[in-house]
Amino acid sequence: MLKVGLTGNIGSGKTTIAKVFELLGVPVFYADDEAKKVMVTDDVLIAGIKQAFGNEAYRGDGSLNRKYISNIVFNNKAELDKLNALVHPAVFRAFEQFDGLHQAAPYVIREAAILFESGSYKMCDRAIMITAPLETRINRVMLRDKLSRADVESREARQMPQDEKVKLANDVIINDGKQLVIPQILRLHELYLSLSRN
Ligand SMILES: CC(C)(COP(=O)(O)OP(=O)(O)OC[C@H]1O[C@@H](n2cnc3c(N)ncnc32)[C@H](O)[C@@H]1O)[C@@H](O)C(=O)NCCC(=O)NCCS
Ligand SMILES: Nc1ncnc2c1ncn2[C@@H]1O[C@H](COP(=O)(O)OP(=O)(O)OP(=O)(O)O)[C@@H](O)[C@H]1O
Repeated sequence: MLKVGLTGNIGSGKTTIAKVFELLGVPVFYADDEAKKVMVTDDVLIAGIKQAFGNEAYRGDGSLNRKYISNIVFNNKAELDKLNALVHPAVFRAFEQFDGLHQAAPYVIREAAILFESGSYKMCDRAIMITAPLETRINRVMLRDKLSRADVESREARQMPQDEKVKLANDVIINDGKQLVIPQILRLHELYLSLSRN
């Protein structure tokens, strides 16, 4: 079974494109969703996050105070590194479990915002990078999340530049709103199916 990482900077269209692969029958692991899940279910992790960032990291009902944490980590690299070090081991474990469940599939996709930054692309056989111009991505996220331009830019600033990731990727999908995306996805799907047969 082939493991394919799928990434792209903020607003590039990772989730949208991952859903199309799902429609083609490909199992997709959403690392960002899994991170949010373990952050509210893993008691050791919850205690570690409270210790590192204060009890305000969680609301009274036990849900994650994303706004509070975002304000800390997206404005300070050391704080983000601290959060990553706490959360990522639990996400890696979940990915291994997911892999185990889908051994019969020709290939699986690991969708992750920070596939390259976290080094987890090394656990994959191939990596897809989704690209779109910065201005397009900023506008998409401002619209989707009702965030300010400055909020989106601070998240982008915490990510490796798009051009550098393109160099590390095996495959690229251009999702600039102009080029057709579905044919690019189908071409890669065929490629991965043929690679998985070899
Ligand atoms: C800080 C948190 C609570 C903010 O949640 P929120 O729902 O507001 O934002 P969301 O998760 O959708 O992230 C917004 C964007 O920020 C970027 N981003 C998220 N995590 C990271 C990170 N660790 N490093 C760099 N950029 C990141 C991504 O482009 C993402 O699309 C959340 O992002 C988080 O818990 N991040 C740490 C865990 C993590 O590393 N997740 C990603 C991969 S496992
Ligand atoms: N080709 C496109 N044309 C128009 N809108 C698009 C296109 N691709 C994605 N979008 C929209 O842009 C927004 C961002 O897409 P999506 O959520 O898939 O990106 P993402 O890379 O997963 O984002 P993030 O890194 O913030 O989690 C969504 O509202 C989505 O509907």
